[in-house]
Amino acid sequence: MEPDIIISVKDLHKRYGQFEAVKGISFDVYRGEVFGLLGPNGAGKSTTLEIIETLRDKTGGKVVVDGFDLDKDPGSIKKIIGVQLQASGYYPGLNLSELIELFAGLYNKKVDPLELLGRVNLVDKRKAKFKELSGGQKQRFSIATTLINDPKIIFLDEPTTGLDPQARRNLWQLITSIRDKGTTIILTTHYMDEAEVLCDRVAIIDSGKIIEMASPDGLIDKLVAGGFERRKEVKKANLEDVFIHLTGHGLREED
Ligand SMILES: Nc1ncnc2c1ncn2[C@@H]1O[C@H](COP(=O)(O)OP(=O)(O)OP(=O)(O)O)[C@@H](O)[C@H]1O
Repeated sequence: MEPDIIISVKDLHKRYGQFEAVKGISFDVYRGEVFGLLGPNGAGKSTTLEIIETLRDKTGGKVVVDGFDLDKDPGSIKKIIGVQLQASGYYPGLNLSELIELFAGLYNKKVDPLELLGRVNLVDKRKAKFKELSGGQKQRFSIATTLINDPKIIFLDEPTTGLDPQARRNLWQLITSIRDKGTTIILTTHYMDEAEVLCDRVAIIDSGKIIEMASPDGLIDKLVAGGFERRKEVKKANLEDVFIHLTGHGLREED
């Protein structure tokens, strides 16, 4: 069966002055999957996301999102995607419920703030201000704001950077549950364990070019088939397992 393509990117180029940050990349994202863009600092991941999100102009190439051509109909793309707002967009005087009502008004949508906060486990914090939240809570709230317009696709740029292991695992569950409800997710991450757990497929970008694209399992199998072997014998647990075993799975911020 042909995959159902929701995002198609063909020969995408982006120049900042003389510098070419994205050098002709092409990839498809399938409806209902978690697709990861992986790559070192400066590889061009955020630039690529921001172009698809209609937030940044491209220099060349073609982008089609759910049938809408970015060049002809960016307005229709905006309506079906969920994008994380910059923290500066969170008016300091408003609490979480009020912020959601405000954003819903901007989208012209009727949203129940408590239901939405419930989805990201933040009902207890509904009267708190954004700045009073822990890092993990801030990320969960930011993901909640991407869901306000009931989008077909959400974009997450490094959703778990700076979080402790419990908060990261909690966000993995949240992202998986959003995918399981049928939303397509495209994310960037520097954490390979995260990509392995969360992503159905990944593209590895380096210096503005895609150098590999497949499922995490497929990429690992290909490396092993090429004769690669880890030098050290793999233990049955790692230090993160020790940490979680000692400190528990619960979210510390809820203590
Ligand atoms: N507004 C800009 N003006 C000039 N150069 C830029 C601009 N934004 C990004 N760049 C450059 O383009 C390249 C790609 O940046 P981008 O932020 O897309 O990378 P990234 O893969 O998301 O990196 P990171 O993992 O560090 O977030 C970098 O060399 C960066 O310095």
